[in-house]
Amino acid sequence: MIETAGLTKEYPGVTALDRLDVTVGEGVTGLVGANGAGKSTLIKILLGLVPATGGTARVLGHDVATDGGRIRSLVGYMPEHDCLPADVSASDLVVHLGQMSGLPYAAARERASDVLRHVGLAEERYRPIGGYSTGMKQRAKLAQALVHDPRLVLLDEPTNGLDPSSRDDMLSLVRRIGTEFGIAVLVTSHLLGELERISDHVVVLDGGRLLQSSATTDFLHATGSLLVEVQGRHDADQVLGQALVDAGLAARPAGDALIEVDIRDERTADVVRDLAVDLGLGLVRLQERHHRIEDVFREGGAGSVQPT
Ligand SMILES: Nc1ncnc2c1ncn2[C@@H]1O[C@H](COP(=O)(O)OP(=O)(O)OP(=O)(O)O)[C@@H](O)[C@H]1O
Repeated sequence: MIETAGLTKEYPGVTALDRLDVTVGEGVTGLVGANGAGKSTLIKILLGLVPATGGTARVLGHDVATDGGRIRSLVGYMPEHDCLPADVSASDLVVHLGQMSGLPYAAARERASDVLRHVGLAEERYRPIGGYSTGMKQRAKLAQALVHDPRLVLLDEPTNGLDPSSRDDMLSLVRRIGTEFGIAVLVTSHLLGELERISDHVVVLDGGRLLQSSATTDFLHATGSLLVEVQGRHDADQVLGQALVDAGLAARPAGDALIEVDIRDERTADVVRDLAVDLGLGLVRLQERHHRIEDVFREGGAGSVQPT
């Protein structure tokens, strides 16, 4: 869907993108990074709206430097900032933009009605957008990105400004676009937990550089250890920790009276359970430890990302 090689964007005094090599395929791809990481700049270059200062990028096989118009006719774009005319209804706007993308009037009306229904704008689609809530405006922006039946949509911070329940609705919608509708999605957010939930693949940017690009499941891979919490006496964690070491397992304190035990084989959890029982301790927690996307930032040292 998207391929960049050495993609670079220099603004006076700022390198917004620094020799970026990224490949985006089918499904939902999350583009995550702190504010200023370069997400919006990348999207604008991919649409041919802003020229790169170095490197190359292709979208659906088309060169962004020469084929911007063609790319924009094939790709849907939901911009980050509110850019909707206040005195026009969502219905009229989406019909108009459908026609701008080349659909005849009747087809544009039909498609507009379909996509507005899909994004959850019902009767209110006939009211002027100026009276909409933020959630309704985000839905209208999403509908116009879908009206011309694109193969790929670029969604820039679609959950921006939404309350938690509208945020969940929007995320489910984005996921459905990638799965049920079969449209490839590149979606940005600075909230890591959001992308972890809905993306098949995650690309992490930090200061314009590629920090990591991998399947979401790889971000969440097991670290190969168990986190154990026991109760029953004031030094329960120390007593069990010592017993685990005596039993030949690698166990160490993990803070807050938790014990971390390396998984040796499939019997490790049973050994922990049996030792806790033998010592008369109550087993409160026995869970596999997983990496989360946040860890990439911790390891990479990006400062201002907000985990959800
Ligand atoms: N037109 C411009 N002129 C100068 N600098 C710019 C311009 N547009 C973006 N930048 C700078 O480029 C860097 C990347 O900005 P960009 O908007 O792409 O980041 P972002 O990851 O999308 O962040 P946000 O979520 O805050 O929009 C920032 O340092 C920004 O200040």
